[in-house]
Amino acid sequence: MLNLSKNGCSLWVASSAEGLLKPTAVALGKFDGVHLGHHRVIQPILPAALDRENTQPQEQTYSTVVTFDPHPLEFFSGQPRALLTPLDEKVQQLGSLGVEQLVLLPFDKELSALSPTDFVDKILVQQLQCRRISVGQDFCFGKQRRGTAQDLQLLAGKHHIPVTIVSLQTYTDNTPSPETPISTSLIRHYLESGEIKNASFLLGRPYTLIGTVVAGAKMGRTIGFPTANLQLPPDKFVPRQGVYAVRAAIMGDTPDPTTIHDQLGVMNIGKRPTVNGSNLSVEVHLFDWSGDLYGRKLTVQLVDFLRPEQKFPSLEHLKTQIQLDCNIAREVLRVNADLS
Ligand SMILES: Cc1cc2nc3c(=O)[nH]c(=O)nc-3n(C[C@H](O)[C@H](O)[C@H](O)COP(=O)(O)O)c2cc1C
Ligand SMILES: Nc1ncnc2c1ncn2[C@@H]1O[C@H](COP(=O)(O)OP(=O)(O)O)[C@@H](O)[C@H]1O
Repeated sequence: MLNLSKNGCSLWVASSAEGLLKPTAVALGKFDGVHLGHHRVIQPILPAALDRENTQPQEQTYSTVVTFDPHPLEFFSGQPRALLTPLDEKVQQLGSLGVEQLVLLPFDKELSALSPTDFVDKILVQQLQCRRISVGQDFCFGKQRRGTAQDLQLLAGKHHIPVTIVSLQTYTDNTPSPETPISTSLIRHYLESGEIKNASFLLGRPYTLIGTVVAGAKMGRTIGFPTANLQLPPDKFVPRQGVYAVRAAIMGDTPDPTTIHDQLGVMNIGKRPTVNGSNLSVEVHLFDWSGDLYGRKLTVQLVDFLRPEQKFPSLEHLKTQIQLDCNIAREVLRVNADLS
């Protein structure tokens, strides 16, 4: 059981039946990315929505997101799955929406074998004392994903628990294609192909990398572009390799508790072929900034993709290109700030 407090919002994170805040109003799903479609599923369980709906004074419920850990696809494939929002980031995003509790159901053989009826009776009714449920239209649950959102409505109805089924939120891009449902996989696709603005639009915020600054080869400073090398959570989904225009915040830490917001910069994600690098690195050069960032936490928002990484014939050529990248990034960031 963890009680995490992030960004001034406190969110209770429970991974066992003890100590749950009950009774609950529950949104069920995987919620990787906490994107705009997810917001719509979560909205009906928030206190403000419940207050609006009830004319009579009601028993207080805790707005609770119930999800699975590990991700079911990871459990069934045995392969680690990269996530748009690893746990810390998910907690932060859910907290900022007003969710009070996150319950991580351990997704194991036992849970995956529960019938839809047992899932409702044992988990939602007995353990969570659920009073209201919200799910997306495509929600499936129970053994072999046999239970649908409509089954959930029937089964929960037997316990007089109302279920809101939220239709999939769609969006229209600039192509003549029909409306596309917003989904985690669509956002992953956009991030993989460097279509950062589309990804941000569907997330309702910029895609963000949060990491601790670690030492690199200490070569950046020798070419006039020191770069803070970020160590990301191992399960963080890394977007297309290449150069980006970014906004960053240097998170406060002891002994320096101040958070420095809105630093502009450029980021490179790649293997640095020019210097015969081998491992993937994520490194940020901040404009008009100097100081020591080792050990500090950086939050980096991707604003736009600029170009793929290249192997240059010399460090001098690389230096010239990075200067050009900085000029382009400044312009991209300026236009972007004007638009927002
Ligand atoms: C904006 C930017 C663009 C970069 N582009 C490339 C590139 O195209 N090819 C490459 O080999 N390295 C590229 N790099 C990475 C540099 O090789 C790296 O920053 C340099 O080797 C310093 O590494 P260090 O932080 O480990 O000292 C880029 C870095 C930045 C900040
Ligand atoms: N403008 C800046 N942007 C990024 N890092 C900076 C900047 N100015 C100073 N630094 C510091 O320099 C370090 C990067 O210098 P660099 O020579 O690239 O070393 P390393 O290879 O260890 O990353 C950063 O981790 C940070 O502590």
